[in-house]
Amino acid sequence: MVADASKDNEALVMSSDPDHPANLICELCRNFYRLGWVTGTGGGTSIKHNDHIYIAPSGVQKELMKPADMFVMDFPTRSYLRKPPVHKPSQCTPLFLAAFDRGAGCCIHTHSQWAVLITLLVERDFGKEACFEIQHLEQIKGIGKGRGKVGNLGYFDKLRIPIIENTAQEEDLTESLEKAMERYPDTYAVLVRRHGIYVWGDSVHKAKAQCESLDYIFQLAVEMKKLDLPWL
Ligand SMILES: CSC[C@@H](O)[C@@H](O)C(=O)COP(=O)(O)O
Ligand SMILES: [Zn+2]
Repeated sequence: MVADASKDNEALVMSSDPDHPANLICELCRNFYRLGWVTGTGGGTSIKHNDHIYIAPSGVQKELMKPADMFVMDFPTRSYLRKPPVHKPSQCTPLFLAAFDRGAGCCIHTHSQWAVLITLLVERDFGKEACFEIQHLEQIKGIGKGRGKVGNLGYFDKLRIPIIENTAQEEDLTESLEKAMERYPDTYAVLVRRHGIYVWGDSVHKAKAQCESLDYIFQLAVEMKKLDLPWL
């Protein structure tokens, strides 16, 4: 039976299981807020569980969200099974869907200042995406080799994260995000200049670990730049 999104459909988001996606999104965003990743309503997280996509509301303080605030979308039909009447779904929804279309189970969007600083340190490459590249850091081993590939990058592998230009509206980033995903099929992240980053993974655990590894690498890379140390 198809659920009627105009009804509350509370059962889709209310669970005593801490690993239920509606509970996890709230918990993750509370932790991400403390890292400065989702302050001032910016950033967010979405989870795909089977055919259900769990999406946070737009424009709310992401660290204060409750499971009852979550939208639930049916992935195959892209129709909402649950729409809390007081909110709109996150403006990042089409970008999260781009990651889910490519097999992700979770997508995290942060406004981390380290990510933003990296986009300011890598020059614009007209005609194609610019790309942040770094090598010879142990934490690179925290990033997967790529979609459909087993295991993580090695210490001697080069980490490449494409950078796309920001747009006035979040949803207008979708086309360039998808282009970057096609041009860099092994990437699990895309930086957005002067804005932040989208990071995804096959599971919540992998998306979170990759987001943490990348943020660590970005911070280190900014400090390396200040000390005139090379990234490659
Ligand atoms: C500080 S506003 C930031 C938004 O424009 C956007 O970039 C963002 O990350 C969050 O969008 P939202 O629709 O609240 O989920
Ligand atoms: Zn944003």
